[in-house]
Amino acid sequence: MVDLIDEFGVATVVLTGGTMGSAVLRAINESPARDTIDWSGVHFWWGDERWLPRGDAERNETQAREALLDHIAIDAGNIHAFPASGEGIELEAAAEVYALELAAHAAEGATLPRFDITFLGVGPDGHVASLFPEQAGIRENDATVIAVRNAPKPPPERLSLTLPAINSSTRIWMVLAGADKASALGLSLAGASINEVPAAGVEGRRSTLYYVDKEATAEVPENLTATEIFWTAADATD
Ligand SMILES: O=C(O)[C@H](O)[C@@H](O)[C@H](O)[C@H](O)COP(=O)(O)O
Repeated sequence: MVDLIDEFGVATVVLTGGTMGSAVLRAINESPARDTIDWSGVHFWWGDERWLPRGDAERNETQAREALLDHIAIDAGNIHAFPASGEGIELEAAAEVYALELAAHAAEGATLPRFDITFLGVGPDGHVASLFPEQAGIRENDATVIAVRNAPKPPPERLSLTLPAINSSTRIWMVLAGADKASALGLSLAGASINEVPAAGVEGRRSTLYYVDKEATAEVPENLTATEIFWTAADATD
């Protein structure tokens, strides 16, 4: 991140919800490196949000604030949270509001800012952000942000970046741990269909790295564990 700030004057990070998303932020908060970063040069966005009132303990924004954002010197304007429920707009309008905010921070003619690093947790069913298997959102190729209803993971109403928006990221760091993620990781690396395993469609423009624990690798196809690609990803520092 320090290198990105040096190069561009600003680094843009897209956060994920879930236990791994919070764990990553807590680890940064507890690291001595936290105070070496000029946070005024960092902008935070989210890959998805749960449609709940502002400050609700289950909102991804609330959890990220508690884990890191409330503890660093950063301008409120650098934190780009999704709209919240109960603030007078409907879910679909909220998706448009976030799409407009993204476009407002994009280069001229573009709809998205440059995303330097995007974090993604992965669900046991292979979902990423709020793009769930067999739901229309995973096939959305035009919009950058969608309203999600009937999500199988609570709450049912959510907002999410679309797959093309996620894949516009320079680097994508997938973070997953535990035996309940083994099938999703295995199927994703084995090239399952995006419709069945949304994580299989994730591909950063420069790199896509999986940060995993041993339990989560139980179903990675053998031919892949033997390749440099898989283990290099786990060891890489980029
Ligand atoms: O809002 C959310 O719930 C998410 O952003 C979701 O995509 C999450 O990242 C995965 O479900 C993994 O969550 P865990 O790390 O808790 O398993």
